[in-house]
Amino acid sequence: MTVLDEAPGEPTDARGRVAELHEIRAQAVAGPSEKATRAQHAKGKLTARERIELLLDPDSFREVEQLRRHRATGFGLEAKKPYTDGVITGWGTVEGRTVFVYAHDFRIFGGALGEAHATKIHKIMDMAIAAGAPLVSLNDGAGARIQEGVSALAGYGGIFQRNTRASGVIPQISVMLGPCAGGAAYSPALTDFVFMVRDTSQMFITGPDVVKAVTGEEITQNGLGGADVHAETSGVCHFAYDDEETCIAEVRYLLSLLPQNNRENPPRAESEDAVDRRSDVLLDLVPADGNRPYDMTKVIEEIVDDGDYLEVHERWARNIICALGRMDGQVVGIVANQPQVLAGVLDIEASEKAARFVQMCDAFNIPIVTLLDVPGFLPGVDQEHGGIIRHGAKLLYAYCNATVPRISLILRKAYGGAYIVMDSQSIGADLTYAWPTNEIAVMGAEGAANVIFRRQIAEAEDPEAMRTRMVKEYKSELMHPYYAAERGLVDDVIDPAETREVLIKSLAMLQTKHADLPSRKHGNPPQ
Ligand SMILES: CC(=O)SCCNC(=O)CCNC(=O)[C@H](O)C(C)(C)COP(=O)(O)OP(=O)(O)OC[C@H]1O[C@@H](n2cnc3c(N)ncnc32)[C@H](O)[C@@H]1OP(=O)(O)O
Repeated sequence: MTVLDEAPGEPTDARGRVAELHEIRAQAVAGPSEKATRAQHAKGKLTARERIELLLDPDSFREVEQLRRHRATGFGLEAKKPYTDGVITGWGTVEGRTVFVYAHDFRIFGGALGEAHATKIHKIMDMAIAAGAPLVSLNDGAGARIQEGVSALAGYGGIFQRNTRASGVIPQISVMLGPCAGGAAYSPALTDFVFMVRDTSQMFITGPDVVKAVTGEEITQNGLGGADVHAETSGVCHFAYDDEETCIAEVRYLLSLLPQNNRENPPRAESEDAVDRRSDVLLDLVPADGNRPYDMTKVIEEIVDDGDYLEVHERWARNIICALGRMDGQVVGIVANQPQVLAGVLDIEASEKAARFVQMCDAFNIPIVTLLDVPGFLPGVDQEHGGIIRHGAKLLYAYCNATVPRISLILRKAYGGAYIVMDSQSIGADLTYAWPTNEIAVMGAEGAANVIFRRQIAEAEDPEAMRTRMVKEYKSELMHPYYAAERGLVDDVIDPAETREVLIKSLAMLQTKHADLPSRKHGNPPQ
């Protein structure tokens, strides 16, 4: 037995009992051993308590079930019953607002989840849901505690069920700070945002050893499920940072942009950035020639307050941008095509990324501003066989279902299905605007002329001259900026320099928007 596992003594009076309480608490807070703490630090990782301290406002943490211990037997567990059972749970504040937290203590059973450990997490999740406050998990655990068998597995089931029940009710943020296998990877996948730290955190269903045994593939832990893999390739994580301090600071920033729950609006901030600040620079940033690339993040920077925004999934599906920022202090979600990556086309991953973001904004009362410059969906066998139809439908479904204020702005081109999907008026955008450089059409002029004037071009004495003439004709007939405005399909054609002011005034008008969906258990979105 270690000192941690000794039964309480028999103090003779109340003072003695209080002293004993402080002693027990001190043991619980200290954790298993100095050696274990040094080992954690040597891996470039903080302890669970150090992480909680970074996350919450100073002195705001209130711990729950600090003195919990497991009651499992077998495999020597009777002799090893540390306080906390390897997870620290409680609540505190971030910028004065309540946040619930649980943090695995890797020093105890590698942070692995047993029955007592799991029920502590269940309790704190229930409290977060009841209080209507965000839940942040600081994950550094080896998955199900092997010695506790099915009890550990059932513990995960209880977490997954609560993750799902809490989805769209309170913001759930998972911060991955160590090797997280099996169940420890699935719970984060059910939450709204996943943060990772390079080199020290990994997520996988089965580790490299199992992969090698089953498929013969050899790969390192980081190669299989490190931060870069999940930030760039799989899309499992939304944010990746070099160190825990920066990562946890960014969690605080994200929380400042989210409401406490689905019945509240995100917190408004005071903004010194003038509503009517003109953006003449936008005319230079966006080339009139629809085929020339530019960086859409510069446009976002120009129109949001103080150029400040948080990109979600920054390095995955980079042909679309999803970002949270503020306009006149009000939080907005921005979805924008990125013409400098794959010309800003919509493909499978871009559709999935934007669909989840639109859903998140809608769940948490965040108005959506969509900036379009999209040549269409990406054609190709890979895309078709990969199910672009159902993945693209996810984005369509998410927009069609969203009842938050929705404003779209067409900067340059918006062709075909991609135009409809990217929050066109016909699928329920509250306001749609276009710059005078816009081209809205079923497809680009060259492609269109080749289809509808095929015969004339083929039969002409000079087919190339005929093609050029027909392209020009199509452009002047259909692809001028006012074609959509004349039909009421955009609400206004605006001077790009006035974009910020127009968007902010529209958002202000829509602040009191209320829309109900038909009564139903839930929809059946494409998967
Ligand atoms: C539904 C599910 O969750 S299924 C998934 C079940 N979990 C797993 O298969 C993961 C098994 N564990 C591992 O692969 C590795 O321990 C890793 C990758 C998580 C961490 O590796 P390392 O950083 O090298 O740490 P290490 O293996 O030394 O583990 C640290 C301690 O945690 C213990 N531990 C690790 N995983 C578990 C576990 N799942 N259950 C109980 N104890 C565990 C180790 O025995 C070790 O204990 P000790 O300090 O008393 O020796």
